[in-house]
Amino acid sequence: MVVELVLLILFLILSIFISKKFHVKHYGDLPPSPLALPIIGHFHLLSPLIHRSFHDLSLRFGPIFSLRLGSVPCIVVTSPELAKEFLKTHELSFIDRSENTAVETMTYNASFAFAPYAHHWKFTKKLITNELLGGHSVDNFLAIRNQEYVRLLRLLAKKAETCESVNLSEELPRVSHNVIGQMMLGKYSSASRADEARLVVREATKIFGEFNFSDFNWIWKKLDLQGFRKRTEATHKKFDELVEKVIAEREELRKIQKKGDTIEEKDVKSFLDILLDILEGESSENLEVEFSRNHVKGLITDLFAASIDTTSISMEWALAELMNHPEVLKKARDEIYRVVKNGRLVGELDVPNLPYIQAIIKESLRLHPPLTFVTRKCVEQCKVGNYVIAKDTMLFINNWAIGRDPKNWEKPLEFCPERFLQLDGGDKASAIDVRGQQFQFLPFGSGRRICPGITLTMKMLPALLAAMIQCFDWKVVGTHYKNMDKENNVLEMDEKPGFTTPRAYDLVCVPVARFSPLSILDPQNEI
Ligand code: HEM
Repeated sequence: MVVELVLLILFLILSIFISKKFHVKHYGDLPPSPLALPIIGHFHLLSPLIHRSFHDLSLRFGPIFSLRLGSVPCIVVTSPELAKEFLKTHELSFIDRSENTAVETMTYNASFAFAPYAHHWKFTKKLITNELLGGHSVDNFLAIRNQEYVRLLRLLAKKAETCESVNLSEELPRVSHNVIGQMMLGKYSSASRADEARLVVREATKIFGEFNFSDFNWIWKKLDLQGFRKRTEATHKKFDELVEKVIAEREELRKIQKKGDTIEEKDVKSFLDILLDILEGESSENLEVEFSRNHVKGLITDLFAASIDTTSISMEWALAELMNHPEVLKKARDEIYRVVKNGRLVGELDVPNLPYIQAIIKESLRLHPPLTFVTRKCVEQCKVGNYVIAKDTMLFINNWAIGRDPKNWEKPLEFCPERFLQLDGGDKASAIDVRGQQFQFLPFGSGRRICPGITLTMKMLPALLAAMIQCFDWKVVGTHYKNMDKENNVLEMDEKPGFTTPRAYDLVCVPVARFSPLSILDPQNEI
């Protein structure tokens, strides 16, 4: 057994050496590819920051190349033109996503984000758009968001008073969770339930970001070599207990409301209420798809997983970029002062008049897309250009690399929000949009499977960022930063691996109060 193991290791080392030394390109039906190793395919070429490895490979093999990860065939695309071919011209051939152990286990086998493009997906998409994430619904939940912005600003004001530091990498996900959690589930029954939910959701989101080798080879699929399935099942159990408690509390409240007893419920109907209406048959007439309790729970899991880290990490990157670019920060503040008068706090309703702030968010999404890839699966054999892509091939559109390619962007590594103002010569940040029509900029994907959370995100991020820089200066706390260039106070901008490519180091700062609108100081006041 030992001898066989040693021989296998020697064989793998030799193969790695050969593949590095004499990489081979395949011509013909498949895009070019490095030489693959038996069993592991091209895994040996990947570092934990996979988008960077794919970028390095694209420099050797061009804007489209193929890989085999374990036994799974993959195509990696790194140009806007090819992204358009796959996501627009051949959209229906690349409309699904590959499932994996985390998705199957965590989403009750009833995921929306990973559902095939069919009746159930279409039904749920309509539901989400009409009742939770469409413009009208997002506006209905404005009070919830305002409350959360003010809660954070008050906390920062307190820290500013005592010159204490605050870990924004901890606080920003709290804002996202409270906003999205309450939009979806209504008010939590208690502060402790809200905290419990936040911790469980955080653990669940982490699971989605872990790499599970077993998903990539039928040989060891059942073996659970990393103990991943076991951990996922344990996290799922915790998550399920929590969601069941939240649903049961809501059901109890609805029973009381139906009986007509007095209940103080001034909330807008939560999304969970609408889902329960469907389950209870109240709005299920003409329902053409099966909609079970597992679908409700799967959807809640999907929406939590897709929203909390994506939004909070985007805020963190944008703030860090501003701290590193005082001249941009100044311009942003000037814009806020021009638009927001009378000592009031900037809010979401100001966002359409703040093109520079919107441009900052876009520029940050260009350099730091929280989802570095748009991932899809080939649902039917398809010819793209000269290449034939087989059914079930995984597609990775490398957003991160496209956003940093000098062919697509002038001085791509510079943080320059102005590039999003230039195209129409005016000061409208809408020149390059986020809605997947310009293929050099796809932070939210494109086409039918584009992110349904864009409207919410593009209201929340600029409003919160504007409020945080309107009210505070930010003193970077040196000891919390590895490799910080202390003289220039430049923050390290390294990434670490994860579902959403977070910053490598927590963003810890001391807020310094510069402007205190009444709404922050007086707990009676709401913005
Ligand atoms: C900065 C914030 C966000 C970013 C960068 C982001 C990015 C993305 C991307 C790249 C996709 C894949 C799109 C495609 O395949 O074409 C996606 C899908 C999705 N996102 Fe977002 N997202 C964000 C926020 C949100 C929020 C706030 C929600 C919900 C509250 C959300 C819910 C979803 C869902 C449900 C899907 C799956 C859609 C489908 O398969 O049809 N996202 N997102």
